[in-house]
Amino acid sequence: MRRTAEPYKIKAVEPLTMLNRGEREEALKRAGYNTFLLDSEDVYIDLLTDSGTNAMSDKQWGALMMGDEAYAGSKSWYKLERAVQDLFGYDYVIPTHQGRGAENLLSQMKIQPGDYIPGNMYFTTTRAHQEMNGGTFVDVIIDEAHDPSAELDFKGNVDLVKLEELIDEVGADKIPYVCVAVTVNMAGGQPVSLANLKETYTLCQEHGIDVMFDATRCVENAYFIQEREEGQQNRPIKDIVRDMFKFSDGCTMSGKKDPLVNIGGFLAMNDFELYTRARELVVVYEGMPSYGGMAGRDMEAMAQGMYESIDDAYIEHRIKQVRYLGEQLMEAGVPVVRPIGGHAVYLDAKAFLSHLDREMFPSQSLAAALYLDSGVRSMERGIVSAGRNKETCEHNVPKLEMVRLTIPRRVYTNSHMDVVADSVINLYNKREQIKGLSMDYEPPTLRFFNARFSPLKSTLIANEA
Ligand SMILES: Cc1ncc(COP(=O)(O)O)c(C=O)c1O
Ligand SMILES: N[C@@H](Cc1ccc(O)cc1)C(=O)O
Repeated sequence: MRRTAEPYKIKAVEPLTMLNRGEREEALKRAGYNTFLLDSEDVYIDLLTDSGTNAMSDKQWGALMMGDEAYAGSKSWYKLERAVQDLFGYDYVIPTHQGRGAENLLSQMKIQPGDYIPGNMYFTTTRAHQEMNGGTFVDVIIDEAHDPSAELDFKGNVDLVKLEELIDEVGADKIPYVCVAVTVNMAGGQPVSLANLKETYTLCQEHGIDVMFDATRCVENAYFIQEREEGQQNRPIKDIVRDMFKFSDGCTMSGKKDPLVNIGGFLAMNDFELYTRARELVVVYEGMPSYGGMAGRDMEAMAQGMYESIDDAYIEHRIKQVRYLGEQLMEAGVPVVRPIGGHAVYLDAKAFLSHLDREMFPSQSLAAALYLDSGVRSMERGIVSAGRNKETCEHNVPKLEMVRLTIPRRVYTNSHMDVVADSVINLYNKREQIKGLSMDYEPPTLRFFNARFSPLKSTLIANEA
């Protein structure tokens, strides 16, 4: 088989350094065993997130100089607006500083106390905004999405039976919209098929319910459609993206992921009345409707990045780099969420550390152990991320208990992936030695960001030299 390489060459580099083991131990202690609290200087390969960590192209860096920093009516805004309209087909766009700014506006405008918001698995910030506005998130993803070993092409699909049952039970007037994430972050970066998007949209239309996409990783989703869905193989990614969005009434977007920038986002829709309200609200939370929390240069870079993201060669390499890491781990027998998703490889921490109870925070422990082993930073995506139940105050115990190795776009080479694979495999071979953690400090909302832990026994990895 002929091998392929990165579809770009490197023009600027940022040196990496690695602390020694003793220094990593100290850094981890200072961070309360929470990888979110590590200083980036203490990290060797940073796989915490693919959010805002993208490398920009020469064209994007050039575009920064073209930013129109006018307070109102910036021409950079019109460029971004046109890009969104062109690529996604929506009529109206409201800029926001990042994805959660758009989630805030959408949730405030559409959700009334007592409403239900179905979605294909929760996302932390999305659900937080829904709940802060008195809504209740209802998971309507297919059951297989909660099973790390279920091999399905479109594991992010909406379960139409679950959705219809909810509509029957609570009534369409209690459902302001359905939130469909493409791809599904918390399921392992799993895609939704075009057919499922169509069916979901049709069902919602029958009941007069809007469909709002969480479009954050929509280009990655389009790649999986091109690769896996019948009849889509020879179509350009741009056309598939456009087709996906036909099955929605609007979207929230974090520009920090697929649009290939470090900050930015937007809310888009076809409904003029909703757009008018959003223009009123955006000035309270983000800024003028012609910048919404972004500098003119950010909007230039994002408009350019959006076009680069739909380049077929770029997106193929992107998905295949993530898969390259995942396949090395699978070959070594490391339990990972299957199939490998779009933005990250997810370790199945429940299977990896089967000797730890859920309340010993296996994913948090594994993320800490990985940092200790090699300076690789990953993210807990399990019981800590899931927070507590609003009513019972018990931990939400999600079926998936995972550590996410998230690959920033255009930042690392496959050699970095090899180093990460070696470290994970090394840990897997001595997994019984990894101890659990206890939580010493627990913030009331989105606790995973700032929580602090300590090892249950005196060291995180027993018998470690
Ligand atoms: C699926 C998904 N939706 C929404 C968001 C929110 O975006 P942002 O980080 O730009 O606020 C993120 C990341 O945070 C995400 O991964
Ligand atoms: N959306 C980003 C940043 C983020 C991380 C964790 C969160 O729970 C919320 C936001 C990500 O998925 O990496």
